[in-house]
Amino acid sequence: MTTVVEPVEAAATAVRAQALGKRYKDKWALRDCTFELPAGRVAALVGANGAGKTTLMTVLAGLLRPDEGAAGVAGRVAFVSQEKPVYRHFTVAEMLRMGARLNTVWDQDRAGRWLERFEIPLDRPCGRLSGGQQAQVAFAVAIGSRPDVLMLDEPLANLDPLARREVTAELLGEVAETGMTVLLSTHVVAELGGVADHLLLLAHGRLLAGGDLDELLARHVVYTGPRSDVPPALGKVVEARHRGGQSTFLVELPEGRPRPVVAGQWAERPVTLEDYVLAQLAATRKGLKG
Ligand SMILES: Nc1ncnc2c1ncn2[C@@H]1O[C@H](COP(=O)(O)OP(=O)(O)OP(=O)(O)O)[C@@H](O)[C@H]1O
Repeated sequence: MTTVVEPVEAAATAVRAQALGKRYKDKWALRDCTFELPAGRVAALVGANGAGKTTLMTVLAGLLRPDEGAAGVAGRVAFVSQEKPVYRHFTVAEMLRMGARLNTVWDQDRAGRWLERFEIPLDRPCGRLSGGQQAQVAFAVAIGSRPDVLMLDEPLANLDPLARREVTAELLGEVAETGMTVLLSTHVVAELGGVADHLLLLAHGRLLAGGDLDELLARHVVYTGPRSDVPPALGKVVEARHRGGQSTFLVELPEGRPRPVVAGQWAERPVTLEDYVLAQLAATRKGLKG
């Protein structure tokens, strides 16, 4: 079995994983992970703590060798790890100079604009910046390298709510302008609505769901109605909650059948990304899956 990270040939596919597996000693952190991420997408990589998100990104970035399967990325990759690596004694300007030296392609204006946008002082040593500001420096260096695929591990973790919104908006702007593909891992799912258009959901090292987000959400529905053991229409129950006299079901609708119409005391509503991810995580935690 091939265990190399190699360039993807098809231009329409930015990232490809084929039966990818990685273990630490005898424990598999990632197993049988197969997916294709089309170019120009913003993909959210979600999963519980320890699900394998960092491992997957590190393997895709070519920094860790897989033990099984193969991974490929089209073009140049920039990876910003969870630690947001910056040199404490370097000023922000020196970090940019280092970016210019280390990268074969470098766009100083692009990196500079990002820092200006977030009001990061260029003359300040990185060690005297806040955690969120250090993250912005790491993003600026990654953006300056003009990657085809930008991978960000927990990019929103250190940021205040406004900065989160601004970072996601700026990332979308970069995607629109450059056509790059973004893969970002996060626990802040609520703030990905309108940002991510693709989902990769990991549980216990395995890919539980993946694909176009709109298609995925359209295949699911939330029903609320009188207390019941079963939902009002056919489908796979992803999550069932019962409170007082009321039941709520998140259901995956059967493929190839017309969408059911529910009546009487039952109401239905569309599934949001947060509904979907929380229901899947709850199901895996209860040991129903994975
Ligand atoms: N260097 C390592 N040595 C041994 N086990 C490791 C190592 N790194 C990760 N693991 C294990 O591999 C599994 C996946 O870890 P990983 O860091 O990829 O998860 P994650 O989804 O990124 O988690 P989090 O959301 O907490 O950051 C976990 O069980 C973890 O304990």
